[in-house]
Amino acid sequence: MNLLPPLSAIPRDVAAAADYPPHARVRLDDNAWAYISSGAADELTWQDNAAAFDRLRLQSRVLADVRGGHTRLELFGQTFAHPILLAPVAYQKLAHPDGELATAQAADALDAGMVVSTLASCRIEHIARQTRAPLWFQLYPQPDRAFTMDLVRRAEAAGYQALVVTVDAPIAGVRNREQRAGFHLPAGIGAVNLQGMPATPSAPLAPGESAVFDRLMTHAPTWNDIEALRSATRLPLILKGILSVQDARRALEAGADGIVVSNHGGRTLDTLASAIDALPPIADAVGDRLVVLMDGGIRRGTDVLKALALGARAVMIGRAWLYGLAAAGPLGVAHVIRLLRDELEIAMALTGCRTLADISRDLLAPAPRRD
Ligand SMILES: Cc1cc2nc3c(=O)[nH]c(=O)nc-3n(C[C@H](O)[C@H](O)[C@H](O)COP(=O)(O)O)c2cc1C
Ligand SMILES: CC(C)CC(=O)C(=O)O
Repeated sequence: MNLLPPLSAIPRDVAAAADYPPHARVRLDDNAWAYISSGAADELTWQDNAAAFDRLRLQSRVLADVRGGHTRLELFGQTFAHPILLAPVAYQKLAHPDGELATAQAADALDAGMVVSTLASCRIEHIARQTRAPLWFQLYPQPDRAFTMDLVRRAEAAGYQALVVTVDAPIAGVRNREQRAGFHLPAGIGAVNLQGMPATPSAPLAPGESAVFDRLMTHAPTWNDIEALRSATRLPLILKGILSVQDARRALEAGADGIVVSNHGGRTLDTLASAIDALPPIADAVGDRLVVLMDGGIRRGTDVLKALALGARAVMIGRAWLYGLAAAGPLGVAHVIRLLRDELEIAMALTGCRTLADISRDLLAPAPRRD
């Protein structure tokens, strides 16, 4: 439950996306904060996602003529005004009473692609009616595969234009911060799009059985499910949560059209590599055959530029706009997108890039010698 109503105006001291978390913190109780602002276990991967961006240095390019520049791009035949998409985030009513409907309004106002979670706290059809921005549906395949296909059909019918299958979280990570706070979904907030799903019968664990291998993972999706989804939908198929060249190649073989290089914002397996460090070899291996996106740790327009320079076609942001949502509702989300987009354009101008096509690995300065 929110402690205070969301602000109806942008706080005066917010000049950058990273200024929002303290404003979000005072508006949320410990329960919601533990879910929104945490990572798995010791949170090393979460921290490293941002720290790895901070370690990279850019190379300026002066006196370039960038008049008439823009940030437009095409992904899967869809036009985007800029390469900053809103990552799927579950249960957004934890952050704001209007939840995903508020986020969708901001996406509409700022022309930002939005990816809606299977675990959204508003109905996917209702969200689709709130925005003209490109909408993608994030799928967590459910134990009942027929129910999963019903979800896909609902998304198609509601106008979602791509299917983002999250493959890195078949079970939740070790969320110690949530455990310490006793995190629970408050009454009235839940995965409304999963209502009516047949229950999966489950006997108590017998001695010697594992809760992971003999229960939770028995219904987890495999590559066979990806191949089945590929033949079941005409929507572009994107696998979210790829961190190795091997899995990126396997995604291509399974018929995926794109991947998101991601460690789920450090919320699944702690001590995984940072997403930006994982990106370059993957982009080199499959970037000419798959649309490569990335997320994790983006808080600045320069982070977006670095990700594009290292091979991503576009990026997704998660917590950055979620803090804006908690602090100031749709206005806060819109403000964060605007800040990042403005910062990206400034960074492009100062590195001599007129369009996204001008962004290349040359924009990264060589690592300084430390001897
Ligand atoms: C509170 C929260 C809920 C999330 N829920 C989902 C989800 O339902 N599905 C999913 O694929 N990823 C989910 N993610 C991961 C994001 O899509 C994204 O990968 C991550 O937040 C990117 O890192 P960043 O927060 O540093 O930008 C969630 C992230 C957060 C912070
Ligand atoms: C149930 C969780 C795995 C949902 C999620 O994606 C997240 O909280 O990061």
